Amino acid sequence: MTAAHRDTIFALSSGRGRAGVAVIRLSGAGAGAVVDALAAPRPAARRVSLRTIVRPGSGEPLDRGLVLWLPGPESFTGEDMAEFHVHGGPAVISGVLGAIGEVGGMRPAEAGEFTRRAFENGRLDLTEVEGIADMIDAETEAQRRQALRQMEGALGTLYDRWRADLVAMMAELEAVIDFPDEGDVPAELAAGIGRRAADLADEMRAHMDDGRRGERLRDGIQVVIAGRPNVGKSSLLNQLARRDAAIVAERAGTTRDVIEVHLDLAGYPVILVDTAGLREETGDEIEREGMARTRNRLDTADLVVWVTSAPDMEEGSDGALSDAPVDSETLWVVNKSDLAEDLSALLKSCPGMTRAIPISALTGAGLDGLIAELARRAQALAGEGEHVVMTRARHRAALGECLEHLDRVVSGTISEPELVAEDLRRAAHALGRIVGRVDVEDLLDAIFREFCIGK
Ligand SMILES: Nc1nc2c(ncn2[C@@H]2O[C@H](COP(=O)(O)OP(=O)(O)OP(=O)(O)O)[C@@H](O)[C@H]2O)c(=O)[nH]1
Ligand SMILES: [K+]
Ligand SMILES: [Mg+2]
Repeated sequence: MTAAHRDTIFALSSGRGRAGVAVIRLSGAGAGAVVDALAAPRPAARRVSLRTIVRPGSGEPLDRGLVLWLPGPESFTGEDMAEFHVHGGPAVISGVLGAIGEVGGMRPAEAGEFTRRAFENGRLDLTEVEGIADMIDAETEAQRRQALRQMEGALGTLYDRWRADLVAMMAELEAVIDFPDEGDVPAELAAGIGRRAADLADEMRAHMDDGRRGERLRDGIQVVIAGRPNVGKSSLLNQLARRDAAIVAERAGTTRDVIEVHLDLAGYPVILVDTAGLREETGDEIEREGMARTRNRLDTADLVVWVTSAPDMEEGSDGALSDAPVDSETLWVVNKSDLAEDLSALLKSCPGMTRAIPISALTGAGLDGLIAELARRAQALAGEGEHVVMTRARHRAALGECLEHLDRVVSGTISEPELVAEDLRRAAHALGRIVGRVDVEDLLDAIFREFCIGK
């Protein structure tokens, strides 16, 4: 586990392909020897130095670049580290990687291995590790902000504080358990622990009752476009995506497969989903399958955009179906406003449609307003508040387990302190799993697999 007796690992940490600069990183006890062999003299610690980088055996120059010597334990991994910033061409990179490999005791890093060493050396907790993974994957501003908060330890700090509370309660109880002859558990102590457990449980519930904002922001907000056939759903998707992602045709029942495009809406990641139009009857087997897929997506949607069209409304249908999953949260859109004779009269004539947004996917009319409303909804669904939020299902599951034990402490009778202590211990253990303070070997592979090589 410690740096001393492990391999020294190396990898290209910047992206593949031609680039101005490529960064090659090393970590482990042999990092200093590599710097000596390829880029002598070894630069002062944590100072950027320009060096000619050579092949160790022959002394053949490979490139001229910046070299950093980052001795542990004050490094990212906690081990001795070095970085070579070389020109980002394939031959330079393979030349330098090959030269490093010639030094004894070196091996290419596995995916996520640098970060794993940082975790194993106590430089990061697991939520911070996840924050780094999210930072690398962040595609929008809001995702980046959330990842940064987690990477800097906001979530880990909160869970550590809760865990410390539980441990303190355990310690008080242990004292009673260790000296059972001194009579029953003092009523005062029992009441105190019950009250503190109840307060902690309340705080955890409030934290968990976050509308899945953090997970949504991380995974993307599922916005499903649905409605009757031919109202212009695919046309709308194409307009919002600014490309012809979906086939548009005059024939009703054009879309069968679910089509997804990823959008950045005011910093929020939105997965926009186009679906097959829904109608009561169809003889077409493929269309029926398409409609089944639509209903599946509607079940898991974060937001439903229900599209109807001005001509459909003029015909007397408000666009909804008897079993359509439309509710107060549904965003109503009236498309083909360009075909309406009197749009405002039409909207007024349909009760319940007064808040609908009229657009034309053909002319682009009303789209700005729709985009603004979508962005507003995205923020409501996934926006960051003042509180730090969990970002993964595994956080939620572990907190749920923690609460189960805590609730037993709250409702339980303190006359059996051993049982209460056991519940407190299990509650603390569940929290410990989130931050990686307890044995989490089974979890680690899953978490570090998310990383790329060189991180
Ligand atoms: N005039 C007008 N025509 C539109 C508008 N939006 C779409 N259309 C036309 O309406 C027809 C159907 O459009 P689609 O986008 O394929 O409609 P859809 O809802 O995806 O249809 P299905 O996939 O078959 O359910 C096409 O001929 C489009 O060109 C609009 O705003 N105004
Ligand atoms: K169509
Ligand atoms: Mg379509």
